[in-house]
Amino acid sequence: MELTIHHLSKQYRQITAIHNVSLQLSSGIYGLLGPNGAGKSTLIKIITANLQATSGTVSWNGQNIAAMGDHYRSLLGYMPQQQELYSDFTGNRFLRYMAALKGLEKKEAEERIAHLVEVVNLQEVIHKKISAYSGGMKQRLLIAQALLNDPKVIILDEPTAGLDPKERINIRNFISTIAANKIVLIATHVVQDIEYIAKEIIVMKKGEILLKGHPEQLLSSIKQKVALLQLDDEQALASLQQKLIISSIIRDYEQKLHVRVIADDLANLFESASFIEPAYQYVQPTLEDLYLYYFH
Ligand SMILES: Nc1ncnc2c1ncn2[C@@H]1O[C@H](COP(=O)(O)OP(=O)(O)OP(=O)(O)O)[C@@H](O)[C@H]1O
Repeated sequence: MELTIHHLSKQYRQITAIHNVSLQLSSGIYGLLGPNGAGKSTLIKIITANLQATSGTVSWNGQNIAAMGDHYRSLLGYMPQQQELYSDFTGNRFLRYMAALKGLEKKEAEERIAHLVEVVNLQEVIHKKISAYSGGMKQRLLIAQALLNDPKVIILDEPTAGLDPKERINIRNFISTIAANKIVLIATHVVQDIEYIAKEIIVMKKGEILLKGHPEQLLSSIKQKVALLQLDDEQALASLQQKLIISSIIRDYEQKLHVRVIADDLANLFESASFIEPAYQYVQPTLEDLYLYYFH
């Protein structure tokens, strides 16, 4: 099972949204990270055959998807970004409608819907109108529609947009449970969505792939760049603010500041600074640190 993206580019008049992107995806969860405008949605629209590339190809097990037509669509489950839902429909009616669009037979659709409603834990509200759903329920319903055809490739664009932290964790855990023997690609700018579940993280910047690898592999690239400083007052903090990336600030009960910072060469920075070197220790970087390092 392999989805291969080969030298893909997309030009919108003057804007190069994707530039020469190549990727090989096999079964497992991939996190596609990048700030707004990095090209994630454009890449996803091309992979899901909703947009034509200017150049390059996408292949499924060696076959160009452009030549596969409906067969490729039948392998695909796609949850687009911030989709408007039919708020007057019940969840059940929405799923039946989507199943019909996907060409499922009535009986097959009913069985599949009954199964998925349980999987996404919407049993209690499935006969209620979507307008009464919480944000998390709506997202789970959208994920359920993406799974109706039991797809091999699941593409989720910002699956946790607008959710509170608890719902976010639920969705993340849920995605993890459905990923066996499937290719799952999750586009997000929320690092925590993919931090613990992705086998590989792809970081995009300005239409290109900036980094790609297993989370631990990526984190090793910023080892010895993340530290916890202890500062006595705000003034010391202000003098540092220009010189390094501040990831978090915590004030302890003695009013001391514990500041998590990211910098290329901390020791050298303090040596050349005009202030007294604060106490600090290097700490294990997180994906959020990595993201800040590249996109602060
Ligand atoms: N239909 C379009 N016409 C012209 N330019 C577009 C179009 N769609 C996207 N772009 C541009 O292409 C670039 C990549 O956009 P894209 O939506 O793929 O980024 P993204 O990483 O998905 O961002 P977001 O997280 O905001 O969705 C941006 O500069 C965007 O303005």
